[in-house]
Amino acid sequence: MITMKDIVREGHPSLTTVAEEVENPLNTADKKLLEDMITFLKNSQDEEIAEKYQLRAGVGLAAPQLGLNKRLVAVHFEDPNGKQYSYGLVNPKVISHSVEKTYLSTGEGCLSVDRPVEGYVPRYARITVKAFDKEGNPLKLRLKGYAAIVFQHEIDHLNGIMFYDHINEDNPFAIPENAKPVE
Ligand SMILES: O=CN(O)CCNC(=O)c1cccc(Cl)c1Cl
Ligand code: NI
Repeated sequence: MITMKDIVREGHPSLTTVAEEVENPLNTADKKLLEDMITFLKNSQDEEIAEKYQLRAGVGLAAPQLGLNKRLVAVHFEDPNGKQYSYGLVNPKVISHSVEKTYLSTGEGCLSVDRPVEGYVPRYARITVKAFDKEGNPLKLRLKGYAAIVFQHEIDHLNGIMFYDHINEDNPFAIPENAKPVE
C-alpha cells in the first residue's frame, strides 16, 4: 500500500519534470499503480486508517509525486455541492478552458510540500479534460469550481508545476483578475 514514505518532496527532480505519456490501455503494473493511488486517497480520508498509517489527507495524487515519470493521476473527493469524483486518469489533458479564473479562498496544499504556503492560486474557472480511464476507455470531463481546481493541481504535477508557482509573489492574497472564489 502507498504511504507517506512513497511520496517525494520538494527538491526531487520528478516534481519539476514533464512526465511521459503512458501506453494505453495500461499494462498490469500501471493499472495496479493507478488503483493503489486511488486507494491511498481513500485511506488518507479515512480517520482511522490515516491515523494508523500517519497519512496526510489528499483529494488527488499524481504519479510524479511517487517519483514516477508517468502521466497518471488519481482523484477522489466530494465537491462543496456533494458531487462525488473518483477517477484514475491516463494521459489527462486540458483541451479547453474558460477565460474566467477562480481560486480556493483557503489556498492550496500539496503532499510533496512539507510547509504551509499561503496565498491564492489562480486557476481556470472551467476546464474540459480528455483522458482515458484505467480500462482504456476515453473520458471527456467538463469541470468547474472545486473540481476544476483539483484537476488543474494534479495535471500541473504532470507538467512539473507546483501550486505555489501560480501565487502572486508581490501580494499572495491579491485577488486574481477576473476571478470568483470557491469558498
Ligand atoms: O497533488 C495532490 N496533492 O498534493 C494532495 C494534497 N493536496 C490536496 O489534496 C489539495 C488541497 C487543497 C487544494 C487542492 Cl487543489 C489540493 Cl489537490
Ligand atoms: Ni500536490
